[in-house]
Amino acid sequence: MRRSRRVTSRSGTFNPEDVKRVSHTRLGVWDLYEERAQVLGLRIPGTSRLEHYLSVSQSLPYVWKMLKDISGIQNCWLLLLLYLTVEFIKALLPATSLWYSGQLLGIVQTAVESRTVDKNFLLHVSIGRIACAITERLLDYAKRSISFPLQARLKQHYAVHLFQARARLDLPTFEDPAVQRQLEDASGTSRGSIAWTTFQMISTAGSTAVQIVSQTTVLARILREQQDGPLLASISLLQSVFDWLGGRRGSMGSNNKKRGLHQNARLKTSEFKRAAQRVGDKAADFWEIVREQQFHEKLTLTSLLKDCWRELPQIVFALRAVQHPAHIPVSLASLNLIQGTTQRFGFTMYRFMEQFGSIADQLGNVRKLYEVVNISNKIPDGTVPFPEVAQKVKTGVSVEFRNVSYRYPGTDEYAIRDVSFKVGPGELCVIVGANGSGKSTILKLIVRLYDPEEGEILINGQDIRTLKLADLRQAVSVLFQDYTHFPLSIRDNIALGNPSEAANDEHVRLAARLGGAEEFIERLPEGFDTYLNRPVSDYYSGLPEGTHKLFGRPVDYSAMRFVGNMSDKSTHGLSGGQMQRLAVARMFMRSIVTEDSPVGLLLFDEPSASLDPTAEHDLFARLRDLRGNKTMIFSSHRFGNLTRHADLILYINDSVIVETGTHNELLKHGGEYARIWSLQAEAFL
Ligand SMILES: Nc1ncnc2c1ncn2[C@@H]1O[C@H](COP(=O)(O)OP(=O)(O)OP(=O)(O)O)[C@@H](O)[C@H]1O
Repeated sequence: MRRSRRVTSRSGTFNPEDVKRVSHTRLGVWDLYEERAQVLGLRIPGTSRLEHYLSVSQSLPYVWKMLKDISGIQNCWLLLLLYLTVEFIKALLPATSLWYSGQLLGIVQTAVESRTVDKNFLLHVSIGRIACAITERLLDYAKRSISFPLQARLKQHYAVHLFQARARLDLPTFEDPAVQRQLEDASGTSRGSIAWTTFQMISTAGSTAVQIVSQTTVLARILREQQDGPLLASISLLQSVFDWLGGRRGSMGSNNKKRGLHQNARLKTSEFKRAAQRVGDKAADFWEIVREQQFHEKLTLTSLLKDCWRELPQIVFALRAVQHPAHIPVSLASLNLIQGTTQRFGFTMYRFMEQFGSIADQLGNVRKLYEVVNISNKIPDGTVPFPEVAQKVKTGVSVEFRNVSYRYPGTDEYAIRDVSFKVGPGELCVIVGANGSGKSTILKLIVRLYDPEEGEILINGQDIRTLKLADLRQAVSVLFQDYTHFPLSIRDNIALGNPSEAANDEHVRLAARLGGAEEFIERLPEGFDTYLNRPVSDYYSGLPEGTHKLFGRPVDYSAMRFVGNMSDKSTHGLSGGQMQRLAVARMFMRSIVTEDSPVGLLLFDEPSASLDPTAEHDLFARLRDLRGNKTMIFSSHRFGNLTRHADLILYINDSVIVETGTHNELLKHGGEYARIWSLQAEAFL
């Protein structure tokens, strides 16, 4: 039974087809979907701003948690304190230099009016002004020096946080595109981690506040004695505030919208030119079009009024000068100071907006960063410990499928349909069938990467959904087709099968021997210490191939590459078959080499796909020796080597099991298995 897609009002859900909640705009070749703001189920114009503030308030507990977490990181609080102290002192500097500027302009004005200069005061003020500039430079240096280790520690802390969040997800949840987007959002941007960007944003916001308060205070003190000073300063400051509010509106509107994009043009290369002419300017990149749209939105009556406001201080000054020619209510020096200060305000605010975009968005990102650890898994954990008696798994476990059917999420076709079979403890079962018939799916269901839609799977007579997931996976060892090798040494790659035995060289070698990998590993110059895809980059590889001279100088970096363990350009490449043997070795490391291994069931998904016939024969011979010790289930397209020795063969076709039995039984039956067997046998005759 498929669940229908419901339109919900739950926050965080988004259905682009819901016209009540989603508005659609065509932007060039793009479709822009935006969620309409809703309060009490009604569309009230202007409520989106309210929602922004509500979302900020919802994010605040997460921001507080983040700050607490950051201060808990080793030695981080000291760096934090230093950083904030430097930021605070830096924030006071503009006000200090403003004060000195005021004094300097005052000296100039006195010199013009009365032809006298207080030289000592001038010297004092000049030194102060220069000291401010030097201090600012030194504080910048200190701030950057502190920010490097601080940023690195935050990055490391949150890398672990995100790793744990990902690692606890089961496969169907992880594969869910919505979860993928959530994880992507929580990972931050190339400019830095969410935690670091938010911390910077908060400290810059604090610093901006300190700057505004301190500069306004100094300005007020300087202008106190001047009759029109406060009036002109207010007019100029209002200008900055308008600019800032205008900037904030634009930024919030553009950044916080949920967007679903569909690129409409799917073009064949041959038609590209004609189609490009047809779409014309509309074919621009999405952000280009958004920017263009925002640019046009900027020419408004308010923006024109703001420009007029900018001219107001000078006009007011000129009018007042005409009104009181004998004694102008504010000095020219002060007017200059007011305008300089407000310009700086404007710049500070603008930089703040530029750097951090919308505060609501950034705080929302912190929420996402913490919410990823709460994503609920689609495969619920069981409660029953397995096995009840550890000894029981040592000779294998029984596996039974009862009328199991399964469809992958988002598909209508059954991957397996009404599958039933039973494999006894210590038995060897081979599932054979064509590509896409459902073999791997059976193996994936046994380890509960997915749960069946119908039917049940039993291990030692117990429904696997009732068993503790960790226990179930402990008892099963799987070798899937798409195994991964890590950028580590061969030894480490094998030892990953059982990290607690990583230091046991004998076990690693035994696993390699059983996997058929020992011989080729020994032949490698660095043997078990050979690195697979060593994570190094060649600093000199930017030179075109065959470059021997550069600017008249001979170029040979081979010595450097040798030192960096890069004797040639590529790292040690292993063949597909050798990679597969390593994967088998890792599986044996986990399940076979230790006597008290808790693994009772081995699952192999095409373990010999890349092996040559001799290697395949040897591997299967070794596996047959294990018969009776572990239950083994294989998936394979090949008939022969293994099927002849199987206790049970399942021949699966088009998601349904069509024949079951031993090799001899199926040959006698003379069905599809017998037909394909004779086809493959003929090919080798
Ligand atoms: N993650 C997935 N999402 C959607 N459909 C899938 C997924 N994995 C497999 N399928 C589909 O399920 C069916 C069974 O796939 P399965 O991998 O079990 O086949 P198989 O017999 O193991 O094939 P092969 O021999 O090529 O490995 C196929 O039709 C396949 O396209």
